[in-house]
Amino acid sequence: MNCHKTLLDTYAHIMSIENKGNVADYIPELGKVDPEHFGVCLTTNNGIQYTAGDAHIPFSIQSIAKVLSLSLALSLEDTMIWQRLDVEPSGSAFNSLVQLETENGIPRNPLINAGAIVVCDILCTHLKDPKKELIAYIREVSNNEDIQYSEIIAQSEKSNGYRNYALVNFMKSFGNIKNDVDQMIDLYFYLSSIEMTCCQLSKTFGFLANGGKQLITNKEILTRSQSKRVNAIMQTCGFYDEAGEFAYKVGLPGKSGVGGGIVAVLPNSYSISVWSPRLNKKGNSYRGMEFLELFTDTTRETIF
Ligand SMILES: NC(=O)CC[C@H](N)C(=O)O
Repeated sequence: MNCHKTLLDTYAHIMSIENKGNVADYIPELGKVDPEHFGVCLTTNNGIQYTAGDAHIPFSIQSIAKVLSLSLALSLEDTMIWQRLDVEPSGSAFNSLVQLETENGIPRNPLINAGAIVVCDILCTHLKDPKKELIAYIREVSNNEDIQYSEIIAQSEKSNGYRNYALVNFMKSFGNIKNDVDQMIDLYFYLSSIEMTCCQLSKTFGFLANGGKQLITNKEILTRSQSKRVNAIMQTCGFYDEAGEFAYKVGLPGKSGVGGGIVAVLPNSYSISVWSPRLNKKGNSYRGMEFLELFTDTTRETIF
């Protein structure tokens, strides 16, 4: 199978069909992005990259960054983090409050907003300068000193982040937030505002296709066992109430963000990212899902 040709053919086909859905505008700055951007990059485990379209334009990776904050928390506390978080799919929207009440402020998993906020709280307990140390970690995982936050997007989300403030205060009432609410929610907004291109994103996630080791350098980002677990969480929880649909259609562990990005990995083979800002009703990239479904159907390589 010629991987680059399949990628280009799939891209051309998805380009030729109607682009459905809407750009996320509950974060006003995100609503300003051109909805027709469409980029793809596949990075093989030996570091070769195949691209199509807008693969070199930076975009807001939003919830995709939750996988990186989770990785850092696992490196710091390993399985201790599971005292404050679960690993079950939520079956509800990424910003839902409903389960928290009956489940005593313990989020279902680290990839919904409530769970990622608890992860940020864990990081605030360990890090002296959380924002600085978190971006330093992400640059280290990416092997790229150019990775940036967007101050404008972080501020835009902060001034409209009523639900996330509700989530953090609700969990604080159950004793599952240890740090100052304002300080730690700030870290969450900064985490969400990280920007990467498709090429940077797929290269960054290469460690999850490579048993926890960074591509090329072989530096250990996570142990093999931790990497297996993060992939399992992406598989079951990476797309919120559409995690089943993504597993059914695409058959790879992955993670989406409301900026329109999706990253997915085929363990021992490659990591792929797609960016297209129009989102379906569940908050996942419409073209991203369509692209990956057709791509894995054509290559016939999935984990199933
Ligand atoms: N699904 C997402 O990408 C959501 C992230 C966004 N920063 C929020 O908290 O609402």
